[in-house]
Amino acid sequence: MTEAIPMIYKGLAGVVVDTTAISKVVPETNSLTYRGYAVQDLAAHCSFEEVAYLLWYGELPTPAQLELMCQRERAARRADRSLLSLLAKMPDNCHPMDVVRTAISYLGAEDPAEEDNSREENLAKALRMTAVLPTIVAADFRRRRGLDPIAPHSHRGFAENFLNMCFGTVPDPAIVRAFEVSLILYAEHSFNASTFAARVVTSTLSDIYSAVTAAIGALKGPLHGGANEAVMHDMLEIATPDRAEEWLLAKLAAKEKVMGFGHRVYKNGDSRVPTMRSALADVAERTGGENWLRIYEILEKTMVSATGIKPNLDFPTGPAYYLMGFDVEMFTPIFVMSRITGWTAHIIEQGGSNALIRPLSQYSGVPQRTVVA
Ligand SMILES: CC(=O)SCCNC(=O)CCNC(=O)[C@H](O)C(C)(C)COP(=O)(O)OP(=O)(O)OC[C@H]1O[C@@H](n2cnc3c(N)ncnc32)[C@H](O)[C@@H]1OP(=O)(O)O
Ligand SMILES: O=C([O-])CC(=O)C(=O)O
Repeated sequence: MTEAIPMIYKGLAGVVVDTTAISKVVPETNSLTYRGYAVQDLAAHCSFEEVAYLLWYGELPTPAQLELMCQRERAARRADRSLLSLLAKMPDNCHPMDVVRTAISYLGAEDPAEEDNSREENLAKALRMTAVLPTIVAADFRRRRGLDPIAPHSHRGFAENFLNMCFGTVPDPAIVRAFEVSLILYAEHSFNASTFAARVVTSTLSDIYSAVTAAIGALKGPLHGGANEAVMHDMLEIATPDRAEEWLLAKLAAKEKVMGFGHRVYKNGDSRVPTMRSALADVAERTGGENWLRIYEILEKTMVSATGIKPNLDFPTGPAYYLMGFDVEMFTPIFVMSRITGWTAHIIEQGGSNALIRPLSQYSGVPQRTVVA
């Protein structure tokens, strides 16, 4: 009897794995909601802290709830001495994502309540990781420039405090806002690869730090979060607008992927791009970044007319972060600083109605055989 060949969904494309109440991506209408709110509305009216609260608790906070959460977040910003000395020992040439991944793993190792997966503990751990990550990312950014770290400030908002810890000054409010908008847009996106990795780890009843560590590893890849860095490396290689069209057509002719374009779910453009494109324009206007904006426009126009494939969120965030003054290797760690809110909301959701995630495979190796001694 011949074996029936099951349907194979390579890359799980089109497969609905579970339900989620955290966010909804609707490619047909180009929309994205977090807990029912359009992401554009959240980007226009909310702080990153409010969005984090929304993702974790399901509702926007009242002023008193926000105040309490911000107090806790601000109190948890400092990285302890043992963590800082561990990070100082990381090889100079390692990628900053390695630093972030190691830091989260270490935070788990030193937490006596690591194995406590109760909802309350996980909410508290999510807040603490979110609070301390910017301190780690900023210290690493400065270390690579040969500068001493700047301690977190307990009266500044999340975005402003991070920028101050990186640059020793708070930039123009429009730049701070553009940065905060990028954090809001990056915070959550349903069952993307890194969130799914976090949910797989959680489904084995492992701890939240292990799940976040796995998610960081998944985000690092250039087909996912690493694309924001790849976009800027490409733009730096192109350097001037007059070279952009030829560069892109050569990539397509060589059958290479153009980073920052395309998406597994959106086939007609990423819902977050118009908001981030406008934030990029604000930043470019204030920093003399017209060159990058022009390259952006030519790449987009050429790609869309040659293939119909549109930019994803990593396309505008790449040049926006560059113009804000970040080194390219810091772009994906900044993505982590935001997406940790979505990941941890999913970890808590997965833990609340768990089933081990364990798909099947179709064996394609040699038929069964006998060991010849
Ligand atoms: C925050 C985020 O993670 S957003 C995603 C960031 N990643 C990137 O920007 C990397 C570049 N983009 C890509 O590699 C893809 O578009 C992905 C991985 C994001 C999604 O891909 P999938 O849904 O798996 O589609 P797939 O890669 O099979 O592409 C379908 C077709 O479009 C083409 N295509 C898709 N994206 C691109 C691209 N960026 N450049 C060139 N061609 C592309 C593929 O070559 C393929 O063509 P084919 O059918 O002739 O072989
Ligand atoms: O949803 C995806 O596959 C990738 C993405 O855009 C994100 O994680 O923000």
